[in-house]
Amino acid sequence: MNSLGGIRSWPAIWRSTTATMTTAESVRKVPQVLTVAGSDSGAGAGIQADLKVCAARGVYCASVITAVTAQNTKGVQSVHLLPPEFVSEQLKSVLSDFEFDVVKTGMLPSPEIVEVLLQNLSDFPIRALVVDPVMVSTSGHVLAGSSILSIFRERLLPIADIITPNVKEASALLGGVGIETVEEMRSAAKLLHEMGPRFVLVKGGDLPDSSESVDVFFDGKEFHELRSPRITTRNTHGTGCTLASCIAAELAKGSSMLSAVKVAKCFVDNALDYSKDIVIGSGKQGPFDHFFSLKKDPQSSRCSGFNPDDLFLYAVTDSRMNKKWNRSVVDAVKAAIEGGATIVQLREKEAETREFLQEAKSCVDVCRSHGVCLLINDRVDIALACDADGVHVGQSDMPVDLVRSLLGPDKIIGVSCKTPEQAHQAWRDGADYIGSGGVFPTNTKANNRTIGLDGLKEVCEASKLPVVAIGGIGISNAESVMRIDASNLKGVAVVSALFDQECVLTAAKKLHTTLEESKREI
Ligand SMILES: Cc1ncc(COP(=O)(O)OP(=O)(O)O)c(N)n1
Ligand SMILES: Cc1nc(C(=O)O)sc1CCOP(=O)(O)O
Ligand SMILES: [Mg+2]
Repeated sequence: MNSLGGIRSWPAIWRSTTATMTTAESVRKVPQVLTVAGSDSGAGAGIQADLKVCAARGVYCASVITAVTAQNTKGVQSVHLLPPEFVSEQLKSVLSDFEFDVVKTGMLPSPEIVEVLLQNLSDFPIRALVVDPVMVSTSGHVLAGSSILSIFRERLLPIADIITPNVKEASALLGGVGIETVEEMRSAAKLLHEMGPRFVLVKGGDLPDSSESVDVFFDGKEFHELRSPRITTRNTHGTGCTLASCIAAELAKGSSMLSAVKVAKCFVDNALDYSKDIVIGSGKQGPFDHFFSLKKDPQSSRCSGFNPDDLFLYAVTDSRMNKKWNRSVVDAVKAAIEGGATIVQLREKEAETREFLQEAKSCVDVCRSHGVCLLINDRVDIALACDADGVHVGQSDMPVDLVRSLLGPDKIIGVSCKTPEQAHQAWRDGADYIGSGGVFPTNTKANNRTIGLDGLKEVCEASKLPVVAIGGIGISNAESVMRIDASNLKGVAVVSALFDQECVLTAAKKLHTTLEESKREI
């Protein structure tokens, strides 16, 4: 719905139960999704799955129910459509009250219900729309017949930011074309894109005889094939709803579309893998556990792909400081992570290439073993050579679009932005996040222009990407940074506050606590 195909604007504020609470102290920003879908009495799919995914991903989810199904692990026994007028009542109720970041649609069982959805979306403009064109349940029951095809094609798809059909749904939307190979999935994605959605994800889970689950993502220019090993399990009920809701949740948190899709695919794979042996119900197709991450070792299910929340406490190294305090970069990185750093950047301006590469390789090992991403400052060559998770570049370093073409779609790219224009460009070029500063004066980077808290806020408001603040930030002023009213400001990046200190571990712990406290107070 955005001309650039992403989330329109920020932020959404979740007003707590007392509607009169309006001061900065009494509101807490929470990303919000609205799901418009059918109820599954077995709770593996539909509204129930959507609510679970969003809760698991830390996103608030409201629900508008379009139909109630009598359904279990054996199949769908019966479907009761809600009157379109009542679907409309629900939509008006929540859309007039909440500020949703993303609306996600699932089962839309009649043209009349699609009509009331479209009417309400035009009365209450939303920021992004994820359309999962649910037509047939995993057990084979028709949930939306061919009567909805024309309104989907002509009116819903053109306003969608992303559509997520499986091959059967893609085929139905395209008038019954056969889709049996990845090549045919690509052609289908291209044809569906011509119907108007900004992005298309054709899910290949149903393709026959494949050891891999292959999904095809198309952004209008490029295709990405997202592959993962197929997990053999009976517990696949609700995978489509889960994937689409997870995309919506990640978008609501500020991810770019490709990142959101990758995280969602990884989330589904991890959930299926964790739940492959559980037995719920006696039928052929069981539900899986959306809350696996609460129960298993988080590092064993770490998703590839960028999680904007990782920007919370961003540790940026400095060779001079570590030399001054007589410690190696690897020891400094280890201590920062043990103290709570959530992402690390090696910014070793004085290191020789060979020495830098050696250090970078050791730091990659340390970071991987802790499930923390490691980025390299400026040096794309070093990042490639040590297989780092990504690169951070500035306005006079290698351009982001070129970095992206060298690193590929899977690596994280951050870019420094001091102005709204630079933030727009970062998004167009395919960056994953922006670093914005100097928020305060700093001695770490020579001749750095200070933009202040107001400049940071301006950049956050203009940015469709998550933002990390940088420059002169430490324990004494971190709270003032986190308090600017911008939901895409995800954290602070610091150099001297961690590395120009006697004990990196203690400094990191204290700063982490300060950030946690200021998050709670916002
Ligand atoms: C998270 C983060 N934000 C900004 C910068 C600055 O990058 P750049 O402008 O390229 O300056 P140098 O760090 O290369 O001096 C950063 N490194 N990290
Ligand atoms: C590396 C860097 N980039 C900045 C920017 O404004 O883009 S400020 C900065 C230095 C940050 O160091 P400290 O936390 O010690 O102030
Ligand atoms: Mg640089």
